[in-house]
Amino acid sequence: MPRYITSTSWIPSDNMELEAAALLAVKSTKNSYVIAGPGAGKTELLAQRASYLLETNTSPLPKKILAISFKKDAAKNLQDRVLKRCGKALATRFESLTFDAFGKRLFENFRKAIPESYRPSKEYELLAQFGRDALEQVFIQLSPPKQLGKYGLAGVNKGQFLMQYTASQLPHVNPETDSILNWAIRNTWTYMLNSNGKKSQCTFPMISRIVEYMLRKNPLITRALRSTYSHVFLDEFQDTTDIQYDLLKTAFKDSSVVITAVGDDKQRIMGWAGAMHNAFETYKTDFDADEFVLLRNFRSAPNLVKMQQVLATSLTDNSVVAVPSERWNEDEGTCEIWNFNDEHRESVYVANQIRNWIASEGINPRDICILSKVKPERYCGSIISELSKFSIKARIEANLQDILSEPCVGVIVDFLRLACYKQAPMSWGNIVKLLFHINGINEEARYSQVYNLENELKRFISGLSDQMLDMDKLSLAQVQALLWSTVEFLNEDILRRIFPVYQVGDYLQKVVYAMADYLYQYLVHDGSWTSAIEDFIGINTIPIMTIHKSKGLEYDTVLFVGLEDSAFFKFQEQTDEDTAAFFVAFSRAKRRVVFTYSQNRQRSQSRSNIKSLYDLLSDAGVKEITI
Ligand SMILES: Nc1ncnc2c1ncn2[C@@H]1O[C@H](COP(=O)(O)OP(=O)(O)OP(=O)(O)O)[C@@H](O)[C@H]1O
Repeated sequence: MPRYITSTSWIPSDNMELEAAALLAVKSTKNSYVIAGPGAGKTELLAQRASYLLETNTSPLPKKILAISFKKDAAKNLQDRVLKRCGKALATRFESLTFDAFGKRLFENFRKAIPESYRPSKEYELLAQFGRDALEQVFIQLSPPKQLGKYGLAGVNKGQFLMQYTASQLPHVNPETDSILNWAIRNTWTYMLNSNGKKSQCTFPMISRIVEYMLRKNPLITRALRSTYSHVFLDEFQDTTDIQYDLLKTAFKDSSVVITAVGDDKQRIMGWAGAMHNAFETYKTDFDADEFVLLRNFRSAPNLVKMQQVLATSLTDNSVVAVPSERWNEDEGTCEIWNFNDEHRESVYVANQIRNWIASEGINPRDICILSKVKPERYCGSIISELSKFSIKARIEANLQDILSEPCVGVIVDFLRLACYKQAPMSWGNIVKLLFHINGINEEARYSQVYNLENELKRFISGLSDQMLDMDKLSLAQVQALLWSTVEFLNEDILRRIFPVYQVGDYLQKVVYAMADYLYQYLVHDGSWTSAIEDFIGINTIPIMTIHKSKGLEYDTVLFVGLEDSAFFKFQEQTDEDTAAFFVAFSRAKRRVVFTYSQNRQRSQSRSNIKSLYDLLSDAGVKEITI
């Protein structure tokens, strides 16, 4: 049984200093929202608030805290921070999930409570996307009544359809005067969910809509949900979509669950995915929430903070002046624009500079991030080849980011490390702790219990190691079986209970097999397990990604490739959103930012459309260097 402390004796963990407003937000008893610029410690504030609520039992046992993020790595990052701050016993009452995972869990757990017309089949197919091609296939199967127009479904504007498909709350009603668009929406839903004995097909927005409807129809389930959680945290709240917000409202509005939202309107870059325009204002009114504003920037060096200020002022009328952390010298932080004649020169120069940084500054490749607005393979491919000439690894993170954030993947990697290396004390510690947790063994456990458990683990690791040595028989199926054996060793059912994302369905197996796919590719390429594991994790590898994937992350150096019109091809239509994306890219850096411009990249490039971005950099005092 953990020992709790009083609210007044609680201090922030890890010697973090919280500014006055942050401390008030951490201890707030009301719904609230925290608005702050990049690097202000918004995510950290949530981790500290979780520690506070758990360590003081303000979130009273057995209630839990639910944290909702947008990206899997952000959810994992928060879970890890809370685990580090307040230990496993308390952290088990902290559930950090993505919005999608939260909706999916309710969808699967309460499938039978979903009103029949929207109830999916038990096994269903989760579609990552539902676009024009898929829609075309559905439309082929539908026959609208003649009176809705002579063109039938050919008369439906597909772009409009896809915008409207999940726009309204369920159920769909049959209006007195129907339109072909409304008919198509209703019947596409029906087709996707109950297509004559086939598996239902759902997207995440559909799932959120269905879950919201299910909660509205079942007050008992809503009550159960509300009594499970004492507090709900919402990270990156500026990115909340209308669909997610509706679900949030039905689930928690006017209840005793206390909500804390954190975010930054200047980093609103998900408008294209349906992010609300005024999420904070709407939430403030609906949830009667208090506002807290933070002023610090703990991440970036003073010169970069000043430059960010210039960008921030262009994004909002009421940007506050951020104060850099005292750990920096006043003159630290650099930003430059590098102009090149062509892509080849760019990649050679960039690779050389990176090599110099690594050699002369001792900077870890993992702390350098290469960003592009779109298509990293297109913008960064030749940089990857040039870097490889210096044996510097760089890779496009893409889906790897998600898979590496899966909790089971970390556990399996620990097993593999134990089987590969003679010494892997961290991995040993992690697995032993997990086994203790699974077997309900605590510090006072009998010596024999611990001894037996550790021996069992040693035997398993030794068997695993033998199988891994047999590289001649290497096949994907073998890698899959090997990884799955670790799940079985731990006990699949218990693992599902410990990690709520795997509670229902076959998601655990899908993740393990996806991991096997990656590892197998690395094994074939590298010829050894140790290198394959390192490459899979990305040790000593420079991460390359789009701005959208970089949200919430931070690096010593950020190198943005291709500050050019063609990378920002929708700039005229979505100037605010693209400027916000530019701001996000800039603000990921702790110490150094570089933008590159290449006069020729496959074809001749220009920068007149995004002149306002160059003007901002110039106003911020950023130098251009022609190379
Ligand atoms: N109170 C604090 N004292 C010292 N360092 C802090 C504090 N809060 C946060 N940090 C550090 O500052 C950095 C940024 O924190 P965090 O990621 O929480 O910021 P954020 O506001 O969520 O950023 P962004 O919106 O740009 O993603 C991290 O390295 C974090 O460890």
